[in-house]
Amino acid sequence: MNADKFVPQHSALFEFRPYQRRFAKPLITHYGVWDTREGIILRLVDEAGKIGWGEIAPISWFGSETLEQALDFCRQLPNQITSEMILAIPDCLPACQFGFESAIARVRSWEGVENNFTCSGLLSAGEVALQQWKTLWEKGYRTFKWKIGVDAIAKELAIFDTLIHSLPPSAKLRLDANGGLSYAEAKLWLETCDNIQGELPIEIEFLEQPLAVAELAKMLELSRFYRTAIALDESVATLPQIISCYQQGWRGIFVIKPAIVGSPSKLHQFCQQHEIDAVFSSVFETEIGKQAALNLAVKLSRKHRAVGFGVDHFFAQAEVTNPENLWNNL
Ligand SMILES: O=C(O)CCC(=O)c1ccccc1C(=O)O
Ligand SMILES: [Mg+2]
Repeated sequence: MNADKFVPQHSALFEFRPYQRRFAKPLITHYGVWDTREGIILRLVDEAGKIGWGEIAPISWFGSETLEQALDFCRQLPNQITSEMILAIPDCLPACQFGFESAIARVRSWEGVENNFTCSGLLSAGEVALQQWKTLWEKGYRTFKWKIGVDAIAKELAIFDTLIHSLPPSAKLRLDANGGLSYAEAKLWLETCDNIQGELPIEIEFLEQPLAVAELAKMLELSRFYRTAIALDESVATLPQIISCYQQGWRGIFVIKPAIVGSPSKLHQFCQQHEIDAVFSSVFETEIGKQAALNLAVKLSRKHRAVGFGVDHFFAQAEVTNPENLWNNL
């Protein structure tokens, strides 16, 4: 006899609503300009009337499904869904896996995480960063991430020089190229960072995704040559990619964007088997996705690195933090 048959399944009524949130300052990266965050809020209600909130916040240019694919998936689901259906969501829909799995896991409780994480504040590409860090510093940020790989390298190196000489000594700086550097440019950045480490008190924590996803071998090579650490981001956007890079020998930093990584329980499993150096990072999700992402970070982060959730200043309106209100506004 199959005992599983007698284990009651979680089942819940399911509704979804798409949302759009405009950035006050568009995010400019190597890929171009991003000005509106679009996603889907999920609302599950179990037999006891308890609500579980979830969010699907894809970034297709990062390797997740598109918003349209996520919407199609939601539309074809029945309005009564089970945990079995959720665990069967295919790997080609990683943002859906995350949204549904975290929603059903939280049917029983909506608890905000006690947020005692140190947070990294995101700086826009270009000269704007030279003013922007000051406002963030006043808000308490001490770690910053600056977008590079957008302008000509000579111009960015000149701004970088001004930036590192104006940041207070206790600041930490991350650089994020979004895969936009050539091999020669990546070497120049790493050499420049290595040289600073002895000369200036400020710490260059890492260079994030210097090269394109296809260039893992080159990034492995660079990580052995320079003192400045390298973090993979686009290369490890989803769990199968994390596993593949790990198997190919990556032992540097892994940037994990929970909202697009896929199944939280499978990520949890992987992280228990392998002690990876992880940095948790936002995808400009709403408070619902953010809580689910930070819940995961609380369990999996080794706490020595700031989480990359200091992005609120990119939005025009203050975030609606109560899920019920957020839902009712859609
Ligand atoms: O990680 C952070 O500190 C902020 C988040 C961030 O940079 C980001 C946000 C959305 C999409 C891509 C990226 C990125 O890391 O490239
Ligand atoms: Mg990045």
